[in-house]
Amino acid sequence: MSKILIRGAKVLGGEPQDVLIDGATIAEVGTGLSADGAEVVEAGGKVLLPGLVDLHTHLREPGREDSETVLTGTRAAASGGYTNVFAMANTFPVADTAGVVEQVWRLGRESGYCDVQPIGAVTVGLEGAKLAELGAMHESAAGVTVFSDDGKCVHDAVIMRRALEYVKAFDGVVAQHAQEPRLTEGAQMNEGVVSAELGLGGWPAVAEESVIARDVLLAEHVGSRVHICHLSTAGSVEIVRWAKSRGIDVTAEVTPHHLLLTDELVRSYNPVYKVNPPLRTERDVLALREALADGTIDIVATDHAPHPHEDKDCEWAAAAMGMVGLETALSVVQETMVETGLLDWAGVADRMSVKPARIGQATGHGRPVSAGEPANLTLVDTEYRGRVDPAGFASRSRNTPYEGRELPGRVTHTWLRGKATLVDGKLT
Ligand SMILES: NC(=O)N[C@@H](CC(=O)O)C(=O)O
Repeated sequence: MSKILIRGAKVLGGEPQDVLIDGATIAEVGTGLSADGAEVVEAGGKVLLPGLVDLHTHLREPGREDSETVLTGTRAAASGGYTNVFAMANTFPVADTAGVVEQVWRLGRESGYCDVQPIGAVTVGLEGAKLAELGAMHESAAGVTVFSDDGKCVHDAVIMRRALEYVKAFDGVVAQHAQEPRLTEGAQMNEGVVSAELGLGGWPAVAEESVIARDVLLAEHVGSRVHICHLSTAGSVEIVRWAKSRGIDVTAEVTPHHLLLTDELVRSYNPVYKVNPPLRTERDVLALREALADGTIDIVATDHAPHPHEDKDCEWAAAAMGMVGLETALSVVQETMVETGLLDWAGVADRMSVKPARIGQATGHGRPVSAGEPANLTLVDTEYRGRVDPAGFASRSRNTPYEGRELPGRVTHTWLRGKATLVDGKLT
């Protein structure tokens, strides 16, 4: 078994320490550890975090391998410092049966870059009408614990109630894409001043907030656990804050792009900014940052949504919604949360590794950086500043809103159970 000594790393942003990996496990953490028989990685004051966990990734396989595959998506994940990703169910065919989730799970195991935990659809074909085989997906080799119709909202209150009741049996969770469909028919962007000026169909905040309000009450009523995907409005934050104060078992995520970008960017008509939920206002962005800092929002999830250029390089109305995010997430969080003083690196580890692993029950991930734990780790050069160049992405798609933008921080190394998947910024 190989040994690796990571020398002088700021573990969770603290004082420099050495971390000795032996095989798949962290053997020792301390100062002045012996390098005997070990390959040495000089961390030189870089920050060492537990491997990141993404509760919301679109890997597109099966069916849309032109935009991403499990292999290219997990390579992108490793580049971004992730050791575990949850793959959304809106594939072709939809991941609504044990067969499809097992296929995705197997492809993840074969990739070797990052653990892949498939998310099962809540309803057959994401059509919202009939519950999918939740139990069979849970009992399959994939062991599904998170269910979501993401891309679509489970809008029928009775179906949502049944799903919440069903997953209780195995402590599963329903991850809701909160979007009232009637209120967002024909919507192209956030409803507000900019949409009025541009004459684009508006997507009101209430379309998200009304579903969240309903679902936290449903979760309370049935005594189940609900997770809210990609919160995007200040009002959504208020509802989740109220629900938590009432003791309702709700968790929530925010994407990096909703922490940084606003609907002012839509004035460019560049479809790279078209995303679901839409970019909102400065006020919303600031409320989301505060909520992530104070714990109202539990986690950062990328909503990595790769699309081929022909689906994005077209007029605004025809373009697909979504942005890639795995390879820039940590940098955006550094810029919006760390450099603003809202979170320290221990807080980042909590929001991007510990809590998402807990919500999704990702065994062996989101663990402390200490002896005896699985060596799922990522090393970050937080001093780095550079411009985002999508040509260097491992993802098959390039639809990033950050092209040419200067962002801080760069993941240099990632280890999955002691095996290096990224070394000096290069995939192994
Ligand atoms: N987040 C996005 O903008 N797109 C997602 C699905 C969706 O939520 O529409 C996708 O799968 O492309």
